[in-house]
Amino acid sequence: MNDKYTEMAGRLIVALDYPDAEAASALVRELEGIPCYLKVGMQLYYAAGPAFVRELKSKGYSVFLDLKMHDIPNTVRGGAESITRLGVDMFNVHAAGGTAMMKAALDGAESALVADPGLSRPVIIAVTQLTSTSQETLNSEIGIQGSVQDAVVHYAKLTQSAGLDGVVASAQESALIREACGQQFITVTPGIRPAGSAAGDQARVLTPGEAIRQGSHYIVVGRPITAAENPREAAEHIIKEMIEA
Ligand SMILES: O=C(O)c1cc(=O)[nH]c(=O)n1[C@@H]1O[C@H](COP(=O)(O)O)[C@@H](O)[C@H]1O
Repeated sequence: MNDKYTEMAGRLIVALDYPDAEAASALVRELEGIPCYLKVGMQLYYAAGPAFVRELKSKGYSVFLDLKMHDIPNTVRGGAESITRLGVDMFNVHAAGGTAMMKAALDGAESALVADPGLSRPVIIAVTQLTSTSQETLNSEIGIQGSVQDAVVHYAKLTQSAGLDGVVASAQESALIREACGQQFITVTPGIRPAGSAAGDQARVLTPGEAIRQGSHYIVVGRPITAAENPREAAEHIIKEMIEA
């Protein structure tokens, strides 16, 4: 395993979108030895809960807990405190919750760290516009006028001014976010589709290689790996494409 392989594998976040711990564990076993990040989202967390997150952490994985909190500041503060106590490496909120809500997420994480100084501060990011949202949906359904790119950059700036570490957006917007918020501001980009794979419900997609070229810090990949005939091979193929980008 060379340095470039380890670096790129660490920038691949595999979405464990499974109905239970058993199914998720089967994929984790299949990917064993690949130093990738793992994402636990709503489907798995609502079924398998904190115990499964702790299990992944005990195996040494970096874990992104994707619960997309979007609630009043007081509730998000409490949620962020509980999530931070779990020892995850990254979690998210919705930027649409506004500055007070995002600051409350930071406060909640800080409270957990004060209570247990052994914990490290997770990376806290905000979802801008979901990658399933198209230009058409944004304008005619959600009622936000202007381009998706402008809406994403607006939320990215808001997230940065609230003090969070980065955003979730499509890789199509990574370069614009970098331009607006600087290179250190983290971009986590789902909606990744290797050439020839089905977009499904994703509206704003990009290939793994193109995402890296656009400046994404992390790419999030679910079905192109989980639904592949050989998930390990699919993951290795994606890492190879990232290395060559
Ligand atoms: O926050 C996320 O992770 C997320 C935000 C977003 O805008 N779009 C998005 O697809 N995601 C997540 O990224 C993963 C993408 O999965 P696939 O479409 O199967 O590759 C899913 O687990 C989504 O919940």
